[in-house]
Amino acid sequence: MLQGSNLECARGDRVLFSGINFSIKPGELMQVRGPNGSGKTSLLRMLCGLTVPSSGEINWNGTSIRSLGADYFSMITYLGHLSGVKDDLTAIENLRITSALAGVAIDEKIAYEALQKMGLEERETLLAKVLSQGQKRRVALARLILVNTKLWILDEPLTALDVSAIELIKNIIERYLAQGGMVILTTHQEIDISATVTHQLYLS
Ligand SMILES: Nc1ncnc2c1ncn2[C@@H]1O[C@H](COP(=O)(O)OP(=O)(O)OP(=O)(O)O)[C@@H](O)[C@H]1O
Repeated sequence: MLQGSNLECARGDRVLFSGINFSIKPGELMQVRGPNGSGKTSLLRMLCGLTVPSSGEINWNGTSIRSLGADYFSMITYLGHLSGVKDDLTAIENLRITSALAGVAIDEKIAYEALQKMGLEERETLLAKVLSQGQKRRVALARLILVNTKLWILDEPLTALDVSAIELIKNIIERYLAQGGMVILTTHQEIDISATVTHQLYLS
């Protein structure tokens, strides 16, 4: 279980949000909503342990994520709102490298299959710089098919995706939740994902 208690985020002398409380358990989804600049990305980075809250605590099964350190990182998958795909690597190379960095070494065949599942047939060996924005996003999202982590933290995963890719990612997330995964995501788009429990966290 991931639990946030009384979280506050300050940027300079501005408090972006305060008094945020939530808990999320296996099989549950939390959607973080709010207007541009309300602090959604800042909150997600906090939940990944990339930034420290100006007050409050984040606990994983009762233990502070700061004290868990690398053990916590190995349990989560974070996809930032920029795709993180490197232009000078092919789709296959991007996927193999990001998977290896996440602790899952995959061979070319597995990477091909994951890219094909994401609708990238015949794009696999192209340099990412010639892919469209939506295709780059699909390469980044293909990682979700391969990782074996307990919590996904996804910042605007639907950006640049067309209707068929949104349906694909919805199915991938629903399958993961049904297997006991936990998902925290931000999106400006309406998406109807079924989960045992869906929490809505609104930042204003
Ligand atoms: N490192 C930083 N230093 C100072 N201000 C920052 C920093 N990072 C973010 N901010 C500010 O914090 C505010 C919240 O940014 P954040 O990216 O968390 O918002 P968001 O809700 O994700 O927005 P969007 O919907 O546009 O993606 C913005 O005003 C932003 O300029």
